[in-house]
Amino acid sequence: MAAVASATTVIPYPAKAVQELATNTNATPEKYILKESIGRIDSELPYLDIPVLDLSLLDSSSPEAEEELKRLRLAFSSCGYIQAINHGIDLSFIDEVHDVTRKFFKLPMEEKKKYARDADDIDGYGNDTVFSENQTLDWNDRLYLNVKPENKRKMKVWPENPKNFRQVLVDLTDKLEKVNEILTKAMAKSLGLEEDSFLKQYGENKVSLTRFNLYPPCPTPELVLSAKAHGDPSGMTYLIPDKEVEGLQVLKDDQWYKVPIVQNAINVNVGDQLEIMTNGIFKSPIHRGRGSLMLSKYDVCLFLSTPKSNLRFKSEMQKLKFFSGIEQQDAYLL
Ligand SMILES: O=C(O)CCC(=O)C(=O)O
Ligand SMILES: [Fe+2]
Repeated sequence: MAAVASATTVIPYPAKAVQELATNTNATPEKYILKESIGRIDSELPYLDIPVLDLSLLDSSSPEAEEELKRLRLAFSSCGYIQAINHGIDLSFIDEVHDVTRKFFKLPMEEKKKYARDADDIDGYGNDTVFSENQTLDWNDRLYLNVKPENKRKMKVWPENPKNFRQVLVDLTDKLEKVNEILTKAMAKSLGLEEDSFLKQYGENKVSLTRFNLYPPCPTPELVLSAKAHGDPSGMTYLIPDKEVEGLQVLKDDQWYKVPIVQNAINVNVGDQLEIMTNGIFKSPIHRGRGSLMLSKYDVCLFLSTPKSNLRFKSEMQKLKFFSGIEQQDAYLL
């Protein structure tokens, strides 16, 4: 989640990486256990039938393109998600993204901590951003890196190990920006708007933030969230999912669903900014993560946003109206 701290006091983030907790204990520390009001996190949920969209069809004028645009509009105005295939990114490059992510998190702890984020900052290696003393923490370690605008890059927290890490990050950003261009143009066309209606909102100073995630195995996955329920504050969010380990869940019509892994697909969801720009026609879905008992999950999220501050939900309550039965401290507003 791209955190924008609303708290005025900075509470230091947990001293230990979740990775360390996962190897050193059999029990989950209290801070990570969900409040009773949330209940148990079911793994036996139904799968959400997320449309698989062929992006190579979208920018032609064929009858298939028309059909695909209709499916795109339907998907983003109902569940807010698509699984994008034929997105133009080589699968060997996606493998490289997975490879650098795993290699980074497998570095010795002392080396990873060289890239630790400052307590009042989001860029760098760390874990949950703590907004309040009694917040339930996410079972997750992450590396957040601002890539655009370039003057926001904090090079001291950009890993140099593995050697190709930085290059892969810059290339991933370029490639997903191209996917974003195709998609946001198609989204505008699907609503009968000029195709650059949304794209031009991103402008010269578009914001690109990447989050590399490790979700270590969790002793009590039914009592812990690896990502709190939240909507993304981005324009659009692109997730390169783990190839095997599931965990992402989406709220639709007050029911939680599992997001299936579709091989070679990039998981795309609408963020709050696009929901606002479309007056709510496209939906920024509420989603959360469930941990796995035995397996580590690795994935990479890229948030593409406009710097326009008016395109943000203004208060927690505005966003929380979308939640049902979720206490404020266990929901995450960004
Ligand atoms: O890593 C995931 O599966 C989801 C993470 C997420 O939703 C986020 O970072 O906003
Ligand atoms: Fe998210």
